[in-house]
Amino acid sequence: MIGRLNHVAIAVPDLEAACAQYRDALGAAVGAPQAEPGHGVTVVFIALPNTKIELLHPLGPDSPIAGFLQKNPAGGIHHVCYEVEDILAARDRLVSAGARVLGSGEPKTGAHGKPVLFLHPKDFNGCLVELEEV
Ligand SMILES: CC[C@@H](C(=O)O)C(=O)SCCNC(=O)CCNC(=O)[C@H](O)C(C)(C)COP(=O)(O)OP(=O)(O)OC[C@H]1O[C@@H](n2cnc3c(N)ncnc32)[C@H](O)[C@@H]1OP(=O)(O)O
Ligand SMILES: [Co+2]
Repeated sequence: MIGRLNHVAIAVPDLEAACAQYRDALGAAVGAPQAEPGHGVTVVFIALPNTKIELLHPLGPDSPIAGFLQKNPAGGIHHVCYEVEDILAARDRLVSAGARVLGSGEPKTGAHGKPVLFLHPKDFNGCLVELEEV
């Protein structure tokens, strides 16, 4: 059911410093900061030949990554995002298998303008999983 790895997200305490590191030290193509108030984060995408890195920084008082950064003040890998062709079919299959879909259970529009859903990390080996319909 899952297809390509769309991105690996890293929560960072200092977005500017992380962008500079990926651009200057690692020589990567770093995009512009993109505010996503509906998700409580600012994101920066870094294009790699085979996938993307999504740098995440909290935005607003109810950011879903605030707790993660409190527990991991230096930052850390926050989630992986897999592509699916039909996100509602994927959701229904996962719910039938016992996985917990986070939030309302309905897809939201993600950073690429496509529907996304999140699956509880405790149901996926301690790894928060995002699904994005492509
Ligand atoms: C920009 C849009 C979009 C895109 O298009 O790419 C994005 O990527 S938005 C990214 C940010 N949005 C989200 O993460 C939405 C989904 N996340 C959530 O609903 C919450 O963050 C969460 C996963 C339910 C965690 O909630 P929180 O309140 O921070 O923590 P809890 O204390 O309730 O956590 C319970 C349990 O899970 C562990 N945990 C938390 N976050 C992660 C994580 N990222 N990876 C692995 N494990 C995680 C946490 O440590 C707790 O474990 P215990 O301590 O053992 O109880
Ligand atoms: Co993401």
